[in-house]
Amino acid sequence: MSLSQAQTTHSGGDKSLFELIANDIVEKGYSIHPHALPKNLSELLLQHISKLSDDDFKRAGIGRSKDHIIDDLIRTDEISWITSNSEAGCSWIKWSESLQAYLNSHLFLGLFSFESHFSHYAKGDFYKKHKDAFKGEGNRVLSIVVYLNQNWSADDGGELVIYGESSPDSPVGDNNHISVTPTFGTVVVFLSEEFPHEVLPARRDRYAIAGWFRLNNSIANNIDPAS
Ligand SMILES: O=C(O)CCC(=O)C(=O)O
Ligand SMILES: [Fe+2]
Repeated sequence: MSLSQAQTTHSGGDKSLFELIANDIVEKGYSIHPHALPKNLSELLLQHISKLSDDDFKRAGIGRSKDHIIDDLIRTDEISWITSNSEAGCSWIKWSESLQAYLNSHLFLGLFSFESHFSHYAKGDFYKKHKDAFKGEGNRVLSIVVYLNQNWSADDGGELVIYGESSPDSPVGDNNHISVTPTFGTVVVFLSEEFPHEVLPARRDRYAIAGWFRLNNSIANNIDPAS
């Protein structure tokens, strides 16, 4: 697979954005749309983040539940899980659920639930190359990232780098990657098991939302375990 730089600047309604995302996922497995999140939603989310205190953010770990560890060599950002207890959280979850419903009805992905957090990368923070899910292990199917940084310039770093599969047949081999600048309202969606990705060190505060659409992983009476 080769990653193409082609990105669509979006100006239509949710429906046409959802359609573009669905088409991209089928064709390439990922979808990148600068300035695509509805403006009022991006602004509500930014306002909400600016009201959160340092105590609302916790160091992000790696691994799930009992295997959860903090590793300064892998990621240094802080996160705050999004709930529907705020107007912004509620609107974001509603928007994500309408994307989930659209993708389920058009691509039959069987997406069952959604979880997401705000993330804050302070100057110098990074998240090394990783996958959000592993084949046969996780139930994260689709990852979504949305950026909330106004006036972000190329010098500010903090790019999301998405890697394609490196195969001997690929004309670009290991260099097969695409960089996304974390500008306000940019929406990135990709298949969680398929694309390793990393966050390069940011040179100023960088705010984003990372979310995952999941399959139903409930076993007997055990509720789907939290991340
Ligand atoms: O903030 C980003 O660009 C991506 C974050 C990420 O990969 C993650 O939280 O798993
Ligand atoms: Fe990730």
